[in-house]
Amino acid sequence: MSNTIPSAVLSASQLSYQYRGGTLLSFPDLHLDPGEVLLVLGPSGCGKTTLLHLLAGLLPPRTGSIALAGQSYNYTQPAVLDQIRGRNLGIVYQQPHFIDTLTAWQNLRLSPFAQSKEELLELAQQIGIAHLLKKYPQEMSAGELQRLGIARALAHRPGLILADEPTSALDRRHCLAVLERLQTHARQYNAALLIVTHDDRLMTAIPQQITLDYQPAAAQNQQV
Ligand SMILES: Nc1ncnc2c1ncn2[C@@H]1O[C@H](COP(=O)(O)OP(=O)(O)OP(=O)(O)O)[C@@H](O)[C@H]1O
Repeated sequence: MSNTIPSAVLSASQLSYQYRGGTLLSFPDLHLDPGEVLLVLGPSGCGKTTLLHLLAGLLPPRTGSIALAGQSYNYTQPAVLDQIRGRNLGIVYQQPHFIDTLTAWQNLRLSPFAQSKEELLELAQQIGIAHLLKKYPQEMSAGELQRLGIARALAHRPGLILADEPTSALDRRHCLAVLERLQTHARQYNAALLIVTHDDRLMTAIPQQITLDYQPAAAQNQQV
């Protein structure tokens, strides 16, 4: 086994995906180094969430390859892929899902790789959910659930965070707090951060950005 430390947290090349009945979505190559923060922009329907799901290993690409922390995704070995993702990846979903029968705190502690209780409490404090930890998900507002989803994504100190519209339900104060926490995480743990967003507040704060092209054939192929 090699002891070489991979320089890139994430690299993806020649990625494409096609939904049933849709057109082929093609994506630019990506290479994220430790500590790098990248915004992915583009009009609605251009494929931002699809790209994020490909990078997260949730969808198998039609073409191309992805490596996370130096390990290539192998879709024929889902257990190995789960292991790579479980250790290295934190995902902030556009629509967060939690286990309804568990409290916010129990949801936060679910990952087998989660930090200590004290560290998780500090994280909850920084993200502004410390006072909500005894609540169940159905008792929380959309913005509170979004913050819980961000805390959960950071709970195991991932080397890569993929965040889909992480601030869409947040007011200015919480948006800034979450942004600060995500950027601090990237600095502190040398983690790469990729954010898909429409949020002007993030566009102003994060200079490194790519914009996906809208691929209108996707719309033309639709039959009503
Ligand atoms: N499950 C699906 N089945 C078929 N087509 C899909 C599916 N999910 C998305 N699409 C289509 O694929 C294209 C890309 O969708 P995607 O959700 O990645 O776009 P997006 O850029 O994230 O959009 P938004 O900014 O509105 O969230 C769109 O044309 C969409 O209609």
